[in-house]
Amino acid sequence: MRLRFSKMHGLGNDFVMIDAISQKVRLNADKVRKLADRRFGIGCDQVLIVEEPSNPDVDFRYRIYNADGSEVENCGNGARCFANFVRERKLTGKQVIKVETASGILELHVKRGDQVQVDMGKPILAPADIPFNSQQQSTIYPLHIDGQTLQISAVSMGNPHAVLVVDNCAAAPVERLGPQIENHPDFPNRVNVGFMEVLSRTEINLRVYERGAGETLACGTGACAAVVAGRLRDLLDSTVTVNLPGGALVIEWAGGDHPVRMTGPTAQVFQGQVKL
Ligand SMILES: N[C@H](CCC[C@H](N)C(=O)O)C(=O)O
Repeated sequence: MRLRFSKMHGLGNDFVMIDAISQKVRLNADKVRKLADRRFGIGCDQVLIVEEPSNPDVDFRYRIYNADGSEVENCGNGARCFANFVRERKLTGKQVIKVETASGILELHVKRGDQVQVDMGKPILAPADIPFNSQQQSTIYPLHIDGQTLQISAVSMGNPHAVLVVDNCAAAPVERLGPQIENHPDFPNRVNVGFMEVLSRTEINLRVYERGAGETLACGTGACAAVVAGRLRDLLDSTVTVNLPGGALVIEWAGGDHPVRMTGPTAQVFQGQVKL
C-alpha cells in the first residue's frame, strides 16, 4: 500500500497526517508503529487519520493512534493540525470545522495565520468515566508509587490525565515517575501524566509524559487537563498561558460545564509518500 501523508506538528508534538478520504487506507497497530518509528519509519508521536464522518452533522471523523499503535480518544495539538490539513488539501473551505473522535465532537475554529482555536468540550471528572479507581470524586487523590504517596488530580478530556503540581518543571522526575504513573493499576486504560509548575494565576510551565508516546514537546489535552486541575485547586484564573517545552498554548475554562478552549499554532513540515 502506498500512502500520501503530511508531516505536521503543534509546538513540536509531531504527527503523520493521512487523508483516508481521497485514498484507501488500511492500518493496524503494527503499521502505525512502523510509521511512527523515528529510525525505520517517518517518525512521530501520533498518526492522525482523516475519514468520512459516521455522524451526518459533522464534517469529518478524526482517528488518532499513539506511536505505540494504541488508538486513543483525543489529541488537542493534532486537532489544530487537522483543521489546516483538510483546508490545505481542499477537503473543506470552512472556517469552523466539526470533527468526531472516539470521545465526542470537537469544533475547530481556523484563525488568522497558523492559529487554530479548538472547543475541546467539557472536562470529565467522575472517576468511573476517566477511568480512575476511586470510591469518590475529589480534587486531589493520593497515588501510591515506589513507596511514596503522590497527590494527583485526575481529569479526562476524552483521554485520561493525571496532573501533579511541582515546584520546578525543569527538574521534575518526568522520566522516572512518568512511566510508573502511566502504567499505574489505578488507571485501567493507562494515563497521560502532566507535571505543572504554577508561575501565577494566569501562567504555568508544563511537561507531559504521554500515554503511548513518552515525553512530548507539547500536549494539547494535557494543557487543558492541567488548567482544569489548577482551577479546581483554586490556583488559576479562567485564561491561562501554558508554557510547554515546544512553546505556549492559551487555555480558557470558565469552570463547571463550560467547554475548555485551546488556542495555538500548527505547522506543516513536509509532504511525502510512504510504502507500507
Ligand atoms: N497520548 C495521548 C494522545 C495524544 C494527546 C496529545 N498529543 C495532545 O495534543 O492532546 C493519549 O494516549 O491519550
